[in-house]
Amino acid sequence: MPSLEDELFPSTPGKVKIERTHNNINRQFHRCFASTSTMFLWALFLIALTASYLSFQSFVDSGSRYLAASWGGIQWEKQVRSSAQIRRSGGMAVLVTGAAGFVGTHVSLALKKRGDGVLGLDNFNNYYDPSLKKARKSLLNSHGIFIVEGDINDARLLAKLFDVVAFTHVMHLAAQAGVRYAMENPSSYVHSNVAGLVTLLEACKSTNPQPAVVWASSSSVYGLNEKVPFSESDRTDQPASLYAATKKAGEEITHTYNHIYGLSITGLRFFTVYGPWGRPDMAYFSFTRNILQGKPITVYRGKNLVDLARDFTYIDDIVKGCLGSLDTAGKSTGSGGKKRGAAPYRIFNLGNTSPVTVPTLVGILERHLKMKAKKNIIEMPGNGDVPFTHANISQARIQLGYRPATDLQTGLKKFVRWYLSYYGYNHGKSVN
Ligand SMILES: O=C(O)[C@H]1O[C@H](OP(=O)(O)OP(=O)(O)OC[C@H]2O[C@@H](n3ccc(=O)[nH]c3=O)[C@H](O)[C@@H]2O)[C@H](O)[C@@H](O)[C@H]1O
Repeated sequence: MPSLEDELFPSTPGKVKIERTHNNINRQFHRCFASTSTMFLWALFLIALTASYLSFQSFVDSGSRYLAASWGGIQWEKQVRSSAQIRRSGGMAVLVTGAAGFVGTHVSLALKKRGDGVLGLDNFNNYYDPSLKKARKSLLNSHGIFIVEGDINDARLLAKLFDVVAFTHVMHLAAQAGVRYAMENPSSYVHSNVAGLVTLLEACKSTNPQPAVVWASSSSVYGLNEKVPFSESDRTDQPASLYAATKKAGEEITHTYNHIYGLSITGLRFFTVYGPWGRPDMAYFSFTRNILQGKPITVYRGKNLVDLARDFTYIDDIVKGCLGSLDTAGKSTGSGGKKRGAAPYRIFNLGNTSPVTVPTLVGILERHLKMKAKKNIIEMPGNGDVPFTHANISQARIQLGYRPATDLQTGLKKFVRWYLSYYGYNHGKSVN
């Protein structure tokens, strides 16, 4: 029996089988039509299925977008405005990025306490225990400071915030911190300290009036500099870590925005800041945790058995330096993204001016904790660390009125007291 294909498309053109009856042709035609219509129905069904899948997918996408965007709406704007409301004459409205971070929390509280408007922004990433960040957030909330959960790379969010509030100042503290972690996760440093910084500066330069920007650079920019103490005019072109390199890049990037757009910029080179509500990744914090838990600590030592040293700086002193910087920051001059005149570009060391070795730090902690550390002393691995830091703060003293007042012994006593209370170690225990 000839196939349907044979019937309709004869192999030799012109040789149609004329002996076929009319009925036969009709039957074949119906069979063919029935099969084509089935195919047509199947095709329709498949198209409908694909369309409904796609619309379901877009519903899910827009739903998750909606859920992910934890900002926006009338109630949210009310909270943002109220938090940023200035409550003293001559006060400022400050956007604090990284507000749930260590320095961000302290600076936000100090600003709020003196009547400035403060709005926090933080992405609550999990570089270290996010529950500590949430606890800091609760502390800030209890003082009337609202924290927007979002990333400095989110240009839409930043535009919205500047739309809702005419910030006079931005205190930019959001960053990927930590010197040694840069070897583990290099892209996080580029994401926050370079790309995020640029996104933030773009928002600042586009808004009208432009805010003055004060931001956290780092003592690490001095890198392999051996001239002590470190002065702002010393060379900073030999970074020892990617962290340092991104902070140095930040200094160059902010300079560009100052030069092209007239943004007022103050960069602060913080020297190993410590204190209550601190960062668990830092040595004084992790040493305390390990000593209390009876676990060993690793103490790095430099070449030729030389102890490493840091110009450890207490958080309250850093806060004074930050507020002094905000108070003395000249105005940005640009508007509508255009520069109207020269604006200040400043960089200051905020250190303590008295370096202490890491073994001495451990000794102080042992005394305050009344416990001995199990020390594992090893040669400093090539992980981005520098052997010592030591700040010359004469510029900050002259221009900001910065005078650090807390030595390491006193500052660590306050830290240990906070640590024992926060983590629920015998509340009544006195700290020497
Ligand atoms: O001033 C800065 O700009 C930076 O300060 C801080 O970096 P650092 O000065 O390296 O502080 P931190 O880690 O506490 O190590 C302190 C000392 O302990 C040594 N150290 C560290 C860990 C360890 O397990 N053992 C050890 O001996 C270590 O070798 C070092 O000698 C901030 O983290 C950083 O974000 C940045 O702000």
